[in-house]
Amino acid sequence: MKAVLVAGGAGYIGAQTCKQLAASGFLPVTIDNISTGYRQAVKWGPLVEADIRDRYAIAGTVAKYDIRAAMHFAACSLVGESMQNPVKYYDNNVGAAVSFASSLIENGVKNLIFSSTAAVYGLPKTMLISEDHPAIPINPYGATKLAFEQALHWIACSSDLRFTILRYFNASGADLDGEVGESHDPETHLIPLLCKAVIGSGAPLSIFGSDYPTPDGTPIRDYIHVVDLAAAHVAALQRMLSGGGSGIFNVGTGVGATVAEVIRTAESILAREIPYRIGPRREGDPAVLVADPSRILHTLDWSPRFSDLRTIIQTAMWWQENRFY
Ligand SMILES: NC(=O)c1ccc[n+]([C@@H]2O[C@H](COP(=O)([O-])OP(=O)(O)OC[C@H]3O[C@@H](n4cnc5c(N)ncnc54)[C@H](O)[C@@H]3O)[C@@H](O)[C@H]2O)c1
Ligand SMILES: O=c1ccn([C@@H]2O[C@H](COP(=O)(O)OP(=O)(O)O[C@H]3O[C@H](CO)[C@@H](O)[C@H](O)[C@H]3O)[C@@H](O)[C@H]2O)c(=O)[nH]1
Repeated sequence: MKAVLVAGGAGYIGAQTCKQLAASGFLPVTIDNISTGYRQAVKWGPLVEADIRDRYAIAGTVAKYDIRAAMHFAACSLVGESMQNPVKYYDNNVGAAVSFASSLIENGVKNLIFSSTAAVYGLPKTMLISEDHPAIPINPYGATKLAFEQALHWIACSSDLRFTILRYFNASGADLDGEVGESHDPETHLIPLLCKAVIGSGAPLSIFGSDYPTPDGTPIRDYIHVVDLAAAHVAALQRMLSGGGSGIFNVGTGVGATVAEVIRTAESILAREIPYRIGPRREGDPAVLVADPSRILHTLDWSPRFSDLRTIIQTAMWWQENRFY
């Protein structure tokens, strides 16, 4: 069985990807310092509880499991926190990530899949954002993700490391069998906050601004189900293991929904009104972020299957009602 090192495999997207790696015949070996992840989420392979800066842990793990490829989910990813504490973001998302890449190279791992984000684009100039859109981030989170993308480019020029950069749009939803889901603390994402507000385990929902230049005044996002996102990683891995070169891919659907549409869909699923209030805009939120997914659709054996808003909200709601961690 081919083993894959999954940095951040105890987190929301990493754990879901471990599940799909195992279903596709790989052994996911998680390395995670459990700073924002959960030991209970590591169910489909071993957990090496260590920081990605730990060169000894990586060397030992690569040798023990004969690792040929790695995925790098381990990062700090709160936009607001990054504005308050950019040093933390440069330290973990760039410093630790570069150390991780160099450990991989030292130990002969030649394939790396990296979790990047639509936040690298900053304020979009076009309705649909392709990978060639200028990358001018407007917060330290996006800037640090872009910095590591650029580091990967130069590191690959001087080594035999190949990389796939996946720029996710809005990861959302939960495992279809209810085994893993989103349990961030603090939670800042719209859909889990909406679910918590409905269940009564969180504060009432606040819409961050209704005066955007969109049809109903609320921001538009491209919501991609976490199961589809995980499948994109497996497809990218299969392409790399069959000799595919380095590349950058948006992971989104190409279809946007406003915040008000998300709330209306949840209301129709639950057959009741969801109370909310209109608050001020959140600093750093663009009006519209929607992927042009042409490249991934044409290059990888992948297309979104579960990213309709109903499936996203239904699975997220089930998870928030029954979550195991
Ligand atoms: N959630 C989203 O909507 C979204 C969108 C775009 C990109 N991303 C990126 O996807 C990745 C995964 O996001 P997530 O929502 O699953 O986050 P998460 O916080 O749930 O998971 C991150 C995991 O990495 C671990 N980790 C962090 N720093 C580490 C370190 N130095 N050493 C070892 N382990 C470390 C954490 O303990 C956690 O288990 C991140 O890189 C994030 O920036 C997420
Ligand atoms: O309580 C809330 C929370 C969010 N929103 C709005 O809902 C939308 C979605 O917000 P959120 O779920 O926080 O995601 P984003 O801020 O769009 O960011 C996510 O999606 C981006 C890609 O599109 C990634 O770069 C980020 O890492 C990821 O957190 C935005 O318009 C927010 O203004 C609200 O109105 N109220």
